[in-house]
Amino acid sequence: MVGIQNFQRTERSDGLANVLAIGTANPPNIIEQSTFADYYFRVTNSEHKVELKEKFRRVCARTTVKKRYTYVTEDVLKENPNMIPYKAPSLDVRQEIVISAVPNLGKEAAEKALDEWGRPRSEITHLIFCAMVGVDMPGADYQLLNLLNLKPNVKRSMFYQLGCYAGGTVLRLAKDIAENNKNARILVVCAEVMALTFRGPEEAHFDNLIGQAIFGDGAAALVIGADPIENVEKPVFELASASQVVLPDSDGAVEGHLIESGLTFHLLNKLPNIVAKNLEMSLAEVFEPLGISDWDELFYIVHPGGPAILDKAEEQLKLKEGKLRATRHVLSEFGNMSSATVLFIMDEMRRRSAEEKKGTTGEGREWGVLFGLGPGLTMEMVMLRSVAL
Ligand SMILES: CC(=O)CC(=O)SCCNC(=O)CCNC(=O)[C@H](O)C(C)(C)COP(=O)(O)OP(=O)(O)OC[C@H]1O[C@@H](n2cnc3c(N)ncnc32)[C@H](O)[C@@H]1OP(=O)(O)O
Repeated sequence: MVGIQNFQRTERSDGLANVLAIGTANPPNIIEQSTFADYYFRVTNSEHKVELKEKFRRVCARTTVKKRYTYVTEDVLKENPNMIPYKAPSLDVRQEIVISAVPNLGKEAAEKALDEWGRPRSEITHLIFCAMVGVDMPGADYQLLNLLNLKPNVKRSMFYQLGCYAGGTVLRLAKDIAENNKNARILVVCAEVMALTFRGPEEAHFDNLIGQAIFGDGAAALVIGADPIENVEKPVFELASASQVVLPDSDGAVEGHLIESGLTFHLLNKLPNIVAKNLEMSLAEVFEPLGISDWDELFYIVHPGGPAILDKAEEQLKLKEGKLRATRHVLSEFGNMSSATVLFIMDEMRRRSAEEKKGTTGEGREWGVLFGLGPGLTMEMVMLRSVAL
């Protein structure tokens, strides 16, 4: 008889986890930022709020966002007028949209990542799915398993409502799984749909308007695994280390509450300062042992909560202009897509690095860092090592 002491131990990988492929997707409807203030105040029947609209127009222009993507079109609002007031019971209709949109958008991104990876999808052993909205049973992870025709014994983990830091969380968890389960291949999907947070303007809640001006829909998927098979799998970045921390004195800086009228969010305007103040200490802890203390030597993927966060981060770290180019590009082309955003930036960075023949997937640098930032304030920090091109 097999004694409990004889259970086979799981073999660990030899090397560290790598990102092996990346795919992204967005819904087809585009929000043009230059006309969004007019559009938003018209479709929410709020044109009489003239001063608020002018302030909103100014903020929209300062977001540096050019366009974003959304499931919430004017037709959707006409069919579901309760999504318009700042607070009206509307959870049922919002849920109906996102319960289908989240796994389907995730599927589109995952198909692209699986195609790039190139191995049969029957070799996916784990699935990590992360979404701010769409809580349901069985969850979006289960729906995706069926949509992609993955094996029923894929080991799934579903994370709802973590918020914007979760692009880092999924990397940290995938790294742990890949390195502790030899030959594991993890499909990671972050799918973010803002249909639970769209709502009309109210003077007393300007933080809501900041969100309306910045957030967009998007999904990103990665395949992650250790010990890549030579000539079959092509690593993009190595995940060298990963950590999570709650930033000091940040209580209440970002919150989200799921109520009858959907997911409301709350931002304090000191948020950019809190983030910037804490970046350097975290970088020093990880990179000084490697002999790196000039922060320009790294490449950066920073969750772009808003441009103020990026400006303050650049200032605090004394970064040369252009170090946050990939981050700013994604913010401008897609807005803040919560957890998916840092994965879009990863894709943009490796793509642009190859196009411009930079020598490595990290803009010619060897070491880099990815920051996920969100409710808590929680900061996920992932140390990345680029791959030679
Ligand atoms: C990072 C995370 O934790 C997770 C997330 O992604 S959540 C989203 C986080 N994003 C943010 O918090 C946005 C950060 N802010 C920004 O990038 C910039 O402030 C902005 C683009 C929104 C506006 O740029 P700006 O016009 O140059 O900024 P600023 O002059 O400071 O603010 C404009 C107005 O908005 C108000 N405002 C800014 N942040 C606010 C907030 N959180 N709540 C309420 N009002 C706010 C300001 O008080 C100011 O109002 P007045 O004109 O009446 O003085």
